[in-house]
Amino acid sequence: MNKQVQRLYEIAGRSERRIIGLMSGTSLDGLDIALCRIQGSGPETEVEVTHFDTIPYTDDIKAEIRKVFAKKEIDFQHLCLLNPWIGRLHGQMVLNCLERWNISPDRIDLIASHGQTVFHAPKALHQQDKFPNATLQIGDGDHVAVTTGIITLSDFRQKHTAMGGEGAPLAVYGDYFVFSEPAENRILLNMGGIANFTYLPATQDATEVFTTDTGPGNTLLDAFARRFSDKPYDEDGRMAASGKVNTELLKALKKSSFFDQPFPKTTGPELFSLDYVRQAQQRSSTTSLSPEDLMATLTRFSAETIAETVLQVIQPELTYHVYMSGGGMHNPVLTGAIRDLLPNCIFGRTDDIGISGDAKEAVLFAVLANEAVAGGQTLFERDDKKRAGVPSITMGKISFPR
Ligand SMILES: Nc1ncnc2c1ncn2[C@@H]1O[C@H](COP(=O)(O)OP(=O)(O)OP(=O)(O)O)[C@@H](O)[C@H]1O
Ligand SMILES: CC(=O)N[C@H]1[C@@H]2OC[C@@H](O2)[C@@H](O)[C@@H]1O[C@H](C)C(=O)O
Repeated sequence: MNKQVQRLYEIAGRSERRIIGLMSGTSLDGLDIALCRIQGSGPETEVEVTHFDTIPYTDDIKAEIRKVFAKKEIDFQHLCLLNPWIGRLHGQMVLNCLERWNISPDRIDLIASHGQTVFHAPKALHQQDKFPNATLQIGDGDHVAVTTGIITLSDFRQKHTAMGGEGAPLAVYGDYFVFSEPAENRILLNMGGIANFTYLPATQDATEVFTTDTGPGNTLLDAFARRFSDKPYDEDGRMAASGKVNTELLKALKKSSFFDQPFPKTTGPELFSLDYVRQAQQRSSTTSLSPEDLMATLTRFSAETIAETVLQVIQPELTYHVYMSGGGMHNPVLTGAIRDLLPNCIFGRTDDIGISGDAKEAVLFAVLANEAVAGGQTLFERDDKKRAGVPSITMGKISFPR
């Protein structure tokens, strides 16, 4: 047997694996690195995050990625160069972290690398019949594996699109295994660049479980923060708090066919961009709004679209616990509005149920890698396909260090 395959086989047979999950999301703030100790698989999965850090992207890294990020027309050579460059950068960031944590790389079983999403094009966005749902993450796994010497699983989203999905959200797979709880109806709300949630009913009926994007989380807030200030985001929602929501603009912002699409659906900064806001401003004759009012309105836009999507799922007579994660949970204007709009929900953070809200997405990919090598149970079948859209699949491609 090939020695690399033999090592993987041996890792798959263990009762416990040490897996590093890597996530760099649409906010381009940096690389989240979560070292997880994972026991079991499927619904028996138990995760302990032993170490976590976010390595901020330098201005140079952000600028290089922004040359192609969510853009329809790009310099193709640049995309080609970025693919190995990001893989190596991520690999080096892992090595630096391990050194700081005083852990030798040979004590790590696997890396689960999401890569950097550069374009996300579900059919609803590209609207070209002959092409399937498509999504592209770069930062090739071979470069991560060779740089670190650690077997790496990467490119998790392609299998989901190959099986008819939109390539996202994948959160449901990890959420169901890690956070299902018979005592509570749970909504796991992640507010990154884009917001999404997973619904986990107290019944633990896998056919009721589903996940969907809701629309923008921080992406528009960050885009305007960068335009109006030298900050990457509206820290603690201060700018939004000092402005007033403009209802005409808010109405115009909410007029996208995305909000009428059935679940599950996904989106990205390809749709929710500066141009999207400019067009809504033109339609609502609000082009001269102050930066503060604009920020207040965009924050309200994220909050209302998140809350309205949640309201489509919950039944008024039941109690729901909403556990927040992602950078948006640190924005009190955003979270305050969502709480007001969902008075019957009890709010917390995923930290309250065992996983830091900042680490959650990186942990998800570690769980997906764990499933790929040691799991693989069928759980999510539902006949009417109305919501579930979460077939049982093994995701991730394997890269060996040599
Ligand atoms: N103190 C804070 N006040 C306001 N916003 C904050 C704060 N801290 C973080 N954020 C927001 O969180 C964002 C980062 O969130 P996160 O890392 O979850 O996004 P991501 O993983 O890149 O996105 P996605 O989940 O869409 O891929 C920042 O860009 C910022 O908008
Ligand atoms: C294409 C892509 O990278 N989508 C991300 C993004 O960030 C949040 C939302 O949009 C979600 O759909 C997804 O990530 C999470 C981890 C997911 O797949 O569940």
